[in-house]
Amino acid sequence: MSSLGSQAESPSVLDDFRILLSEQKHMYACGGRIPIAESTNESEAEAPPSLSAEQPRQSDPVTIRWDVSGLLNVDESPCRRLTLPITKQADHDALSGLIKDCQPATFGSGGQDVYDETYRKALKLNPDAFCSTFDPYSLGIVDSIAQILLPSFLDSTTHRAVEARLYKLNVYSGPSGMFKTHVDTPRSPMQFGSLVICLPVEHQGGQLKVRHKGEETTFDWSMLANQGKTPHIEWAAFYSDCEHEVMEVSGGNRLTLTYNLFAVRGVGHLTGNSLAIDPTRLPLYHAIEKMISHDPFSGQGGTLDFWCSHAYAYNHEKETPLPETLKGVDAAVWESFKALGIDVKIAPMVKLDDDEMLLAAPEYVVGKKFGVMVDRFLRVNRFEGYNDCLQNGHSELQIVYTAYDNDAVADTMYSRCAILANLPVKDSTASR
Ligand SMILES: O=C(O)CCC(=O)C(=O)O
Ligand SMILES: [Fe+2]
Repeated sequence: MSSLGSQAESPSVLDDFRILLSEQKHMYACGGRIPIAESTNESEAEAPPSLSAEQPRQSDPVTIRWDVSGLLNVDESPCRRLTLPITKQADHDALSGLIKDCQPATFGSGGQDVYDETYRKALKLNPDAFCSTFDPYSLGIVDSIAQILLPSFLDSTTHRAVEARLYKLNVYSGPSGMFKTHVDTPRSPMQFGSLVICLPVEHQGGQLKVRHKGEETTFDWSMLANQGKTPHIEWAAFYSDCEHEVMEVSGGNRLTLTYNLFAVRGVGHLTGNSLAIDPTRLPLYHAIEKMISHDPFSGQGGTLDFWCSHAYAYNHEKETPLPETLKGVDAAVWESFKALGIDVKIAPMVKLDDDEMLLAAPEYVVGKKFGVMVDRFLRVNRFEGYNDCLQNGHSELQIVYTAYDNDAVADTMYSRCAILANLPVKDSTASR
């Protein structure tokens, strides 16, 4: 078996493929807007469901109920409510009450929960202190996320689905609410993304910027008073290893619900009408097929190693979040090789320390097993002979530890991986 960098014999086929990989559009974020229906007396449960594709989905006004802290009078109701959008003075008063009952929002830095208004200026409610009528499933948001960020592949062995778990209610208030650049702390190795819902409350500024490999997407949800537009809910979802930030809110209150997104076991194809992607229809599949037909190892067999385009959360050997949580182009590479009948594996990328680098030239090698320690030392065995990887055309550091997370949980971290595709030795008699 040979590794790609040292022993492959047809570099031009591989160079072509390298360029194609670097040009893949990376779908790392998606979003949308849902108009809010005028409130009627008919509750959502009583309204007939609409299956018409022409009729855009609408949300009912959103009601939030929360626990009031610090009550002196025991007879006072310990629960308050706010319905959005705001239509009357009582709603303004309820919003002020909600803001008063929130706590300062912390973030994770160096494994500690930190409150630092120069990095994050926001308020929060934990999910045990509030509930809301908002439902990202019935509005189709979770389905949309599954199609864009965690697509299912036809005949794949990894039937995966998306679960959105409510994480926080946040308020970023003008004139200076913001959250500087960070990545979201993975709550488990199965977490792959984050969802932000912006509720219809007047505010200016507070754009969410999400970045991945030099690309940036901005979600601008500023909502001005008396704008005359139908009030709406805005949403954005992104891979939580992507760096993101909330710009300064210059006025008003930016009220959000955040959800953590997990890959869970799906049920496969229930109706024959599934939205599954056929890997053989992907442009990447044909490029891989072509590369294999040119045989970069000249019949000797060998292993092609790919640096994954995204970072993945894992912490120990028992939990195996891969390949179930593979994202974007990484999932496409994996499924294309599988569809071509090629044996594929996933392995961690390991950064060698200075002593080891004196003996082994490359800075990174492919590790044999997952096992990132909480103290951030990598305890892995190395694959012999796998020391060079086909990069996805970018030069960012492959093992990513960002000092600023949205929470201080240190038992799961992001790290880089490689996909290893084993091309078999060609049987010389078979082609005669
Ligand atoms: O409110 C947003 O748009 C993003 C918030 C965020 O990044 C977080 O809570 O971790
Ligand atoms: Fe975040």
